[in-house]
Amino acid sequence: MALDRISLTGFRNHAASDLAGTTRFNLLVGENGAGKTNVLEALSLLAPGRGLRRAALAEMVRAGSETGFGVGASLAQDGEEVRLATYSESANPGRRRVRINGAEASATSLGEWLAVTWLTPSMDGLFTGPAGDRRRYMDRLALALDPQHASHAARYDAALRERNRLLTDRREPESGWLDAIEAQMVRHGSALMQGRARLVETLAVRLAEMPAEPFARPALTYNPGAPDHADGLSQALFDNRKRDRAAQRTLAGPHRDELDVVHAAKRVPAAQSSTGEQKAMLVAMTLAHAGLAAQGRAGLLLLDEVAAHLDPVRRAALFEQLRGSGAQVWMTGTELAPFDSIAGEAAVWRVSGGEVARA
Ligand SMILES: Nc1ncnc2c1ncn2[C@@H]1O[C@H](COP(=O)(O)OP(=O)(O)OP(=O)(O)O)[C@@H](O)[C@H]1O
Repeated sequence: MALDRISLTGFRNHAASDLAGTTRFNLLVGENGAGKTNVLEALSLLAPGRGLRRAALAEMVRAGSETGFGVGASLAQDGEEVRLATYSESANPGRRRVRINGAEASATSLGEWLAVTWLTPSMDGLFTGPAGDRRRYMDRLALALDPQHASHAARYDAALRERNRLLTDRREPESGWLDAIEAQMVRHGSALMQGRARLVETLAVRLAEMPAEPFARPALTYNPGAPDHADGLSQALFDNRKRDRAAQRTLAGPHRDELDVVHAAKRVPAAQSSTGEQKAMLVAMTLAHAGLAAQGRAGLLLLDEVAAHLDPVRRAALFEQLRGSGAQVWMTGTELAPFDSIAGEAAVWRVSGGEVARA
């Protein structure tokens, strides 16, 4: 189960790039700004969600292009070919369309075929940045396990905004109105929290099965920002009405959840670990998630500029883990040298000025 015959049309700096003859390991090599990450981003759109840059669709359309972008790939599965495609319409650039075997489909249904996991340099600050980044990270990973997760997150956020709006109103909000909004928050918020809890729990089990070294194995704990069951969350929202009105915002709920990450062997919070250790922990979490997500589906692992940031021992260990992962792997780099020990098993693609050629 792997993607092949990948095409990018009018996507970022790619006018028309075709990649055929892919293998388990695929290396995209080229100068800065060549368009390597753009290929990974295009592949990440073959899953539900906003892709690895979380960019607006209009931003992905090639500058100067009159039409929208298109990304297509074929997936060989049990001797059959499934054609996956996603595109933006020129008339309606904000709307993403999906076709599976030529028939119109929802973006969510892409998740039935493919499990996509990625690690990019923009995630380097995950442990030191704001808690909201870690909540988004949990949600993206949970989405790969449960396609409904994103809708719970979006609906909880919408209800939370509505409650906060009422709390800042000069007039005392009607309790019936608050009841209705809080019911929405409880319904979607408890599902959201359970999805996050399940994700962290299964990820922790998977991580425990991985060797502690040379990757700095992280220990993960999910810390809910309110009781994570419906009755408890409902009661907390009700009890906090007065306090929240004084604060002019909702102080407890899944929007205050935290993901705690600790370097397991050293018992040091990830935020206080070295840059290299943080990267190694992220790699371990990415690999663990790829293993979880792939169950029964084709796994696609996108690693942007990962090899160059690891020392040779960790790099060799990464390649060894990748060989055992079963996923199709795409890695980028400005040079081929860091990939020496895996290049013999890989398809190498030279990327330059938005064009891709098989080396
Ligand atoms: N909508 C767009 N239309 C045309 N070009 C775009 C568009 N969006 C981004 N680009 C261009 O794509 C290039 C960046 O490509 P990408 O991020 O894939 O580079 P890269 O090969 O991964 O480079 P690096 O090694 O520096 O990370 C930039 O030159 C950027 O200006």
